[in-house]
Amino acid sequence: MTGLKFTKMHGLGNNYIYVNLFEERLREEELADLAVRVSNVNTGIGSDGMILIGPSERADFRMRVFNNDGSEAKNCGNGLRMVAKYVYDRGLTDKDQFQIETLGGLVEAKIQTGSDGKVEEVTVDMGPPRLLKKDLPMLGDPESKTISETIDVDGVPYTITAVSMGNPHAVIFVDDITQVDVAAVGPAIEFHPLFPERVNVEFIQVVGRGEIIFRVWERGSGITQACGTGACAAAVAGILNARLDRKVLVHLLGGDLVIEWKEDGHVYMTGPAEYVCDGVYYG
Ligand SMILES: N[C@@H](CCC[C@H](N)C(=O)O)C(=O)O
Repeated sequence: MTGLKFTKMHGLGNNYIYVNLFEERLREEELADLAVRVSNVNTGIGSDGMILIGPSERADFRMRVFNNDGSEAKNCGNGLRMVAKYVYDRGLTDKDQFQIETLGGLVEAKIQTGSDGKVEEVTVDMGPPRLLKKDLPMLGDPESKTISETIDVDGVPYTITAVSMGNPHAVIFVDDITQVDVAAVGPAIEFHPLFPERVNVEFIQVVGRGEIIFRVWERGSGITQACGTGACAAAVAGILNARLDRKVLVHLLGGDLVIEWKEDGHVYMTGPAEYVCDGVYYG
């Protein structure tokens, strides 16, 4: 019986099934369904989705991301750190800094090792945030930005700032994160008619000018422990609304990320990357 070789990895608890396309062959038409099946916690492996690592004609590597509902996303911040660790540890590159192609554009990952040579953290240059409604996409004037715009969600007003990090995010500031019903409000905004391709939803409580508490409802995956692109979008939203300085410590359910929106206009994300297991999936 042949099966599909996989590696399960997580970044702050945001976990995916990684498939190495340098070794494994998958058919395009099976990808969405495979993502749903491997992600199933009862009959599959259990994950927030599936990520493919393969060759690129434009960069050192290419990453494709599927949420656990089978939808394909254009970017994944935690996924990028895991892909970087994977290709470095498995000798697919001898560089400690390399480019990764995503559907949302090219990014650059830099590995930081400890004195034992092991990967300690990965920093990803996520590129500049995209703020125009057409970049999300979001209905309205395509050339305008959404910064503290109030929308109606089932009769309740929510003030959002919309940021694309290759994938779309709606960021909402709250006074007390413990009072937010993420499981109820998240999907109501994910499927709001203003977002024709749906949207990831972030709730943030500002602790200080360099620190936030973060919760996320991910498009296509629901509540997750962490979202790298979401953390970038949250920091950008806080800076745009003059609530945060340019370097932000983000406390996610699964741990912390450091996000910096530098003067070069790019957003840099630094955080850990961890293995869970290697295995073979017979599904
Ligand atoms: N968890 C990811 C984002 C994954 C994709 C997202 N759900 C989408 O549909 O855009 C991250 O760490 O950025």
